[in-house]
Amino acid sequence: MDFRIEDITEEEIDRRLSVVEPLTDSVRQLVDAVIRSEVSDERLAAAKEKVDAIVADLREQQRPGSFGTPYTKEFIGMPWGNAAVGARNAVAPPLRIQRSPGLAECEMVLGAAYEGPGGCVHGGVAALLLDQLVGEAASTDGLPSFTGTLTVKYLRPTLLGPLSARAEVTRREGRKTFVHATMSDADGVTVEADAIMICPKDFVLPTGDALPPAADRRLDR
Ligand SMILES: CCCCCCCCCCCCCC(=O)SCCNC(=O)CCNC(=O)[C@H](O)C(C)(C)COP(=O)(O)OP(=O)(O)OC[C@H]1O[C@@H](n2cnc3c(N)ncnc32)[C@H](O)[C@@H]1OP(=O)(O)O
Repeated sequence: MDFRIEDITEEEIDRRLSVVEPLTDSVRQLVDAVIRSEVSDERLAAAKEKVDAIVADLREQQRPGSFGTPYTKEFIGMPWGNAAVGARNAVAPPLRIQRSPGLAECEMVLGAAYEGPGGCVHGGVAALLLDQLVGEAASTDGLPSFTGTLTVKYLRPTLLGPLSARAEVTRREGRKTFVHATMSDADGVTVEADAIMICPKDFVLPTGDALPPAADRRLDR
């Protein structure tokens, strides 16, 4: 696991986010535009050339592997490649998760890029987002927790569009944290999930640093 320390200030984090978040958002727009575009084949082929040029430009300086999750010495996490919430990851829907002890909530708008059955959210996408939320809820006031078991129940189709999701810790038993989560549309709950989150035995950061007290840990900003 990559939990490297990158000792930068909050101002520097803000500066970096102010550059990459608009880029990520533009790439999301690109993904949506490619899915829904009805321009001619010639214009699609010309778009490919332009996109390839941008990719070649960005690849001139590239970190190996994935982005990982750097932390500052104040333990602010920067999971910017994360598939569900990464600020640099256009695959991740633009989620803004609100956290309080034992609770994680967010509102989102899922568009064409998240489709499974026609017009509906892909079941795997719903599970991905609920997995992230249960992880964040479990980790807000305890040690870092990983998903041991996630059980997802699809109650009715979730239409693409505005949605909300919520995860709440229901109980803790030693290193295990039980979390209940829901995804809802305007008419109520469409998906519910139950998770058993587990803090791995003797968890230490691969950097060798001890974990700071839970209250000082922030998963991201
Ligand atoms: C600093 C870092 C901050 C990070 C913040 C992250 C938050 C961000 C949000 C990210 C969100 C993204 C979320 C993601 O994507 S997390 C990524 C997906 N999850 C994983 O990759 C986890 C892979 N598995 C493991 O690492 C280990 O197997 C774990 C850590 C799960 C347990 O290995 P460990 O060796 O520690 O376990 P143990 O054998 O001592 O057993 C201990 C207890 O647990 C019970 N048990 C064991 N396994 C399971 C199971 N699968 N289901 C249910 N229960 C299980 C077991 O019966 C026992 O209970 P009891 O007998 O005591 O009653």
